Amino acid sequence: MAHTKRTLCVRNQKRRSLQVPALQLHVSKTAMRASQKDFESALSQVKLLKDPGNEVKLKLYALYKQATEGPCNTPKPGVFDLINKAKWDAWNALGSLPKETARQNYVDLVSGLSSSSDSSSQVKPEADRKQPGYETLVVTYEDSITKIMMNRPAKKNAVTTQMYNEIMLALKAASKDDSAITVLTGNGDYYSSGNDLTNFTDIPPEGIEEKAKSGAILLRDFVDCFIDFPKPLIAAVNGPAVGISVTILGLFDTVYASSRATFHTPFSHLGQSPEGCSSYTFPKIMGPAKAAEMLIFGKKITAAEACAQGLVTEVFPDSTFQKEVWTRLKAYSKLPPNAMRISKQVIRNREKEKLHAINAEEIRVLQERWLSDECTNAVMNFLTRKAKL
Ligand SMILES: CCCCCC/C=C/C(=O)SCCNC(=O)CCNC(=O)[C@H](O)C(C)(C)COP(=O)(O)OP(=O)(O)OC[C@H]1O[C@@H](n2cnc3c(N)ncnc32)[C@H](O)[C@@H]1OP(=O)(O)O
Repeated sequence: MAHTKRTLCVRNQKRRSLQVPALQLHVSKTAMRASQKDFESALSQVKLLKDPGNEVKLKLYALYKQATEGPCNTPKPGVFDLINKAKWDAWNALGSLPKETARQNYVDLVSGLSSSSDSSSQVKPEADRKQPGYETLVVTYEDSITKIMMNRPAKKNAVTTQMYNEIMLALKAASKDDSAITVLTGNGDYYSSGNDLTNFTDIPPEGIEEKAKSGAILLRDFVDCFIDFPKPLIAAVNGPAVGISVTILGLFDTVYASSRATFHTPFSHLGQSPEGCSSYTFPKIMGPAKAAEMLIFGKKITAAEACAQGLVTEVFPDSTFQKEVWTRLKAYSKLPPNAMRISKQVIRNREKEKLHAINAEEIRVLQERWLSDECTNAVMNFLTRKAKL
């Protein structure tokens, strides 16, 4: 099947809207209503479809068997009989799904595939690939990759309250969509200049303590989303990174950086203290001495240094960064998604509880820092343009 990227994307969006993950075929409202005639018509229609890929073919096979023969009761094929074992697994995964429901799900699946293959010949405008509803991000889905791009280039992708919330929404959606991997990157010359310092200006009538409290909840939830993210998470650091955009890198599975990127956590300069679990992940990744230079003294390091210290996986020349990173990621996104998820769980799960506790403790300390004169003065100095990093 020859598809353009765009048609694949349309197809994938349709497939996602079908909501038929392999093991959780749901009973739709119209279940039990597909007649034998609808089923037979779907059986004929399926022969006219372009090859929908092995994953969908397995779902079709399993539903067909369940609809016609009921629950799987044949002996499991041997481990080396790969094809028949995959078919058996798919059928067996349907458990005791009633025949009528399987029939309906088969009809729904074929009908979704037919309409997506109809629309795959239409040329959709570029903007259609963008997921709607985000103002500070551009979120796209293509080649089994969900890409979350921070999109305030004129403000160096500084993270506003709205952007924190949108990143959390995008991560939650990506954890449930059928993408294999998720990538966070920035638009423009910066990856991100960290927390938008104007976040500290809009003080509610209840006072500064209330502001610190709501900021603390927002930041805790934000970092928790990264700790809990279930799929491989990659940062494509396209340029300089500051503050929170650096500290959370310790929670990513892979960090690719442009040779132009720098990594800067000027917490002491700002009267603040480390967050994003960096008080734990940085010493673990780079050793306590190097971590202290960054987190206590605010030493800005280059991409090459960050790579040598283990914070960055690989550095690419800026001129070829996008091309090389996306070629690599497209190849990775074709690996079996469940295996990648499970490997991530095996690597990360035993630390999760600890990371949540560290996050909570860092935020408790930071919340007090936000109320300090040191912090207030540093933020005022930036906002009145007396100081830059
Ligand atoms: C809910 C609260 C959660 C808190 C979480 C704790 C997080 C902590 C951190 O992330 S600490 C790090 C905070 N970041 C900074 O201190 C960076 C401040 N910015 C700068 O020092 C500089 O802007 C720069 C070095 C990043 C870039 O300098 P330059 O190349 O000269 O560009 P400009 O300064 O002209 O920037 C262009 C434009 O963007 C605005 N801007 C950039 N970064 C921020 C920022 N972090 N917050 C707010 N605004 C920012 C800058 O003001 C300019 O705006 P203008 O064109 O003047 O309107």
